[in-house]
Amino acid sequence: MKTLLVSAVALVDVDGRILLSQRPEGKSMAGLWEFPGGKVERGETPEIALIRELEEELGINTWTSCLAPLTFASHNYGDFHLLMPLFVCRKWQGVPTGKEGQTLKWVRSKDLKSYPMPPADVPLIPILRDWI
Ligand SMILES: Nc1nc2c([nH]c(=O)n2[C@@H]2O[C@H](COP(=O)(O)OP(=O)(O)OP(=O)(O)O)[C@@H](O)[C@H]2O)c(=O)[nH]1
Repeated sequence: MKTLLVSAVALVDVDGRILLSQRPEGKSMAGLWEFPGGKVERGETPEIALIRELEEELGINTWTSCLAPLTFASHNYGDFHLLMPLFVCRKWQGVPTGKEGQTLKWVRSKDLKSYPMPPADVPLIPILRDWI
């Protein structure tokens, strides 16, 4: 089976809230809330892929030095196996905006469990909660 490498981030604001992005209609797992990020393309590091995705999806800029590795998800979706490093980022330039029509929401870590997320993300929630 194919292992898909996806890089994701918990953007944390000054109040300790985390940015979630809602998957738009028409995509797989539409309506679920996820961490910003996306597939790592050939020749990219996970950090570089994330910096690119954050610019494309949210219109913000950040740097490798501002991405701290926190944990990862490893989940079998049946048709592929997802391996998803999760970084934490507290410093970026610009105001996150849903550039691809996605709804964004800043969520307190204790409230994350109220937002339906893809199955791969569920084990990450208590880790984030303990860490933030
Ligand atoms: N960005 C992101 N992707 C996640 C998370 N959790 C999770 O299972 N994924 C999965 O990782 C893949 C990310 O792909 P992507 O963001 O580059 O592409 P996409 O949604 O347009 O792809 P798709 O429509 O082919 O599923 C998707 O299969 C997505 O469902 C998450 O928290 N953040």
